[in-house]
Amino acid sequence: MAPSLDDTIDDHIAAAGVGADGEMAPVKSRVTVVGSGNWGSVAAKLIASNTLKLNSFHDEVRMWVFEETLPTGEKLSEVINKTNENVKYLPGIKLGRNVVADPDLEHAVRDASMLVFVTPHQFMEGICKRLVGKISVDAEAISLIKGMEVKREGPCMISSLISEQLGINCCVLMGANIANEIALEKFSEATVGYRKSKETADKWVQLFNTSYFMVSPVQDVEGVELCGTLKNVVAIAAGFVDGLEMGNNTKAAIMRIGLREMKAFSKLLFPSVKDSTFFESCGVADLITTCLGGRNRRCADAFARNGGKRSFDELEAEMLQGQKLQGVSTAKEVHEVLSHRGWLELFPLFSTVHEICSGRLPPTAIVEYSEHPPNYSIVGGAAQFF
Ligand SMILES: NC(=O)c1ccc[n+]([C@@H]2O[C@H](COP(=O)([O-])OP(=O)(O)OC[C@H]3O[C@@H](n4cnc5c(N)ncnc54)[C@H](O)[C@@H]3O)[C@@H](O)[C@H]2O)c1
Ligand SMILES: O=P(O)(O)OC[C@H](O)CO
Repeated sequence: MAPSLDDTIDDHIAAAGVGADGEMAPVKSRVTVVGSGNWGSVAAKLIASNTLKLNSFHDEVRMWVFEETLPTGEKLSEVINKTNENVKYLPGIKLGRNVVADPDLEHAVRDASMLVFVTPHQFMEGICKRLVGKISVDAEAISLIKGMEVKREGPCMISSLISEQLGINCCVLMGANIANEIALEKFSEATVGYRKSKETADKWVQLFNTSYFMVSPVQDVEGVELCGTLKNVVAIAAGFVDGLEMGNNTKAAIMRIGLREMKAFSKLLFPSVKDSTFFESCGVADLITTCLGGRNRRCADAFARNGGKRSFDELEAEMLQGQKLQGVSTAKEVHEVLSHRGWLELFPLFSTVHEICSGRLPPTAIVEYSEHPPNYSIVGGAAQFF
C-alpha cells in the first residue's frame, strides 16, 4: 500500500521527534512479525488493525515470509503484497493494506522496536542465529510459538532462546486461539505472560487486543509458555482417542489427566509457575479448543484410524499443505527431559504419546494399563501429587 501524504508527513515529523504543534513527539514503535504461517498471518492482521488506530505505533507492519514458489510460479511474498492475502497459509482473508510481506529477514527486522515471533518452533534456533547483531538493542520481543528446545543443559523455552541469543526481553502470548476462527473475527481470549515489566506487557496487550480478541496479562512467562507447549502433546492423545472412536468420556479423561501432567511438569521445571495460570485462556481453554478442533488432534485421529501405519510426516504433508504440527516433536522433547531426569513413570500420558508417535506402541496403548513397557498406567502416575 502506498502511504498517504498525511501519513508520510506524520512519519517524518515523528522521526524528527517533533509533534505537529512543535512539541517533542513520542517516538513511534515499529512492529515486525517474524513468521507468516496460519497464525503468523492472523497475528499480522490483528496487529495491523491496531497500528492504524494507535498513534504510538507506525502504521506499517512488516511480516517476514519464508519465501517459497507457488504452483503458479509466483513468489509467495509478491502474491501477498499484490493481493493482501496469504494465499497459501490463510486464503480468503485480507490482512490489511498496511501489512507488508518481506522475504529478507534482516531487512524485515531493521529498525523494529517490537518483534513478534511466530514460526513453528523447530525453525527458531536457526532464525535467532541469523538475527544476532541485526536487531535494535532496545527492541522488545514477544513469542507466540508453542514449543520448546531440549539442549544438553536441559529444556529451553523458546522465549528464553530468543532472550539469550538476541539479548532482549521476551514476553509470550498463548491462548485458545485456532487461527482460522480468529481470522473470521470470532470472539476469543489470549494470555500475555510477562517477567518483570507490566508496562511492557500492557503495550503488547494494546497491540493485540481487539473487540473480538481479548488479551489479559499475567506475570508468569514460564507457566503461560508451558501451557501452550504441552497442550499440543495432550491434543495428540485426544486425537488418538477420537480415531479409535472411544467417545466423550474417554476424551474428557485424557484431557483431565493431560492437564494434571501439564501442571506437574511445569512446576517441576519451574517452581515459580502459578496454579492460577492454568485457569487462564492459555491453560484449560487452550487445552479444550486444541483437543476439539486443532491440527494436532486431526492428524492424530488419522494416525490412529490407520493403525499407526502411516507416519505423522506423511499425514502432515497430506493434510496440512505446508502447515506444521508441533505436538509430535514436543512429545519427543518432553520425553527426552523425562528420561534424562528419571521422571518417565511420573508422566504416563506424555510418555505413552511419544511411544505411540514413534511406533513403539500401538495407538490403543493410550488407554491401556501396565501391559506395555515401561509398565505404567496413564490413570496413575505421581503427577497426582501436584
Ligand atoms: N495455526 C494456529 O491455529 C496456531 C494458533 C496458536 C499458536 N500457533 C503456534 O504458532 C506457531 C506458528 O504456527 P503457524 O500456524 O503460524 O505456522 P504454520 O504451521 O501454518 O506454517 C508453517 C510456516 O513455517 C514456514 N516454514 C517452513 N519451512 C521453514 C523454514 N525452514 N524456516 C522458517 N520457516 C519455515 C512456512 O513458510 C510457514 O510460514 C506454532 O508454534 C504454532 O503452535 C498456531
Ligand atoms: O492446530 P493446533 O493443534 O496447532 O492448535 C492451534 C492452537 O494452538 C490452538 O490454540
